[in-house]
Amino acid sequence: MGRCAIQLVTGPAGSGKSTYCHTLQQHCLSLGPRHRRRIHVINLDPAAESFRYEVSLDIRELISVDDVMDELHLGPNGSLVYCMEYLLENMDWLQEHLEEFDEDEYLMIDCPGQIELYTHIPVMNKIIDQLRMWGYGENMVSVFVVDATFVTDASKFISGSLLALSAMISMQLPHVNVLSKCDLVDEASMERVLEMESAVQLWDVLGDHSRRQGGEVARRENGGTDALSGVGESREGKWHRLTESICTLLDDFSMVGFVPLNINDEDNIAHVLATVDHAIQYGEDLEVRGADYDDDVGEIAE
Ligand SMILES: Nc1nc2c(ncn2[C@@H]2O[C@H](COP(=O)(O)OP(=O)(O)OP(=O)(O)O)[C@@H](O)[C@H]2O)c(=O)[nH]1
Ligand SMILES: [Mg+2]
Repeated sequence: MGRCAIQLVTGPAGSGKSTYCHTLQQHCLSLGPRHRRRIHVINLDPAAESFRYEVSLDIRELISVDDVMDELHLGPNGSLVYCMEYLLENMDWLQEHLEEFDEDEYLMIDCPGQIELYTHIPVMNKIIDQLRMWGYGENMVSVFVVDATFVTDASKFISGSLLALSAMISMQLPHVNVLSKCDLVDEASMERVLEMESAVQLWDVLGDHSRRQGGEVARRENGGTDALSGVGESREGKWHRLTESICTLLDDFSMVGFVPLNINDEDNIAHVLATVDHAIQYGEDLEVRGADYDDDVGEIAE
């Protein structure tokens, strides 16, 4: 039997994962009947407090961080790990509910953001392996949501990209980086960033900007003299080489490919969805949808 498509939505805390799920759900509801897709959102974050999407399945029905903290007196991180391990021991709960969805329905899984769940204690990887065993492997895509401000600051850009790379390596799925909160970033600087063809180039531009700002702060703090800049330079040279190597690595893995999301722009939301669809060839066998999306497919990180 065929399985429905699944988007696994991951990304750092507060990056906009739940808002992204809500935005796509609303967008699809607003499309005409020919293009409408029924998106079911599953909350897989046992620490979630509130979200605006209509939820079809919620891990908190099985176990929640609040309950574990109350009953086992663990801290928030220990409770989260406990909840995810509890889910692993009760995967039949997930399987039974997933089987309620038809092949032509579409799932988005709002995942917890803690990178430890993907790397140090790889529970998410075990969940993904299980989904593969249940036959969802062909139609699964990972969407990593990062805040747009991460591409407007050199050091945030490096750490955000490394997080995305780490998620990509650990999940081993078709992968799309979505840049959330673009409505909050100045359009001109965003366009300038999106024009960059490589991480090295982008970091050079952002680094230049940060260095200029850093230099100005140092000059101000030293009563207008340049006394600190000499000390800064040798340190900078060392970090410069390291950062340049990291950027080269990111380029080798095409990790600088990201799709900007402006939740106030329906065309832009359609473009993001088309990019994610393209990563798993979703809908390419459906004539109606294909005609509509062909022109609209953007860049993805492969
Ligand atoms: N303006 C704007 N605000 C956003 C956007 N995405 C998220 N936010 C805001 O950022 C905050 C965090 O958004 P969430 O969607 O809850 O982020 P999350 O990644 O699900 O957060 P956690 O589940 O706690 O890790 C909320 O206050 C949102 O309203 C966006 O695209 N534009
Ligand atoms: Mg959330």
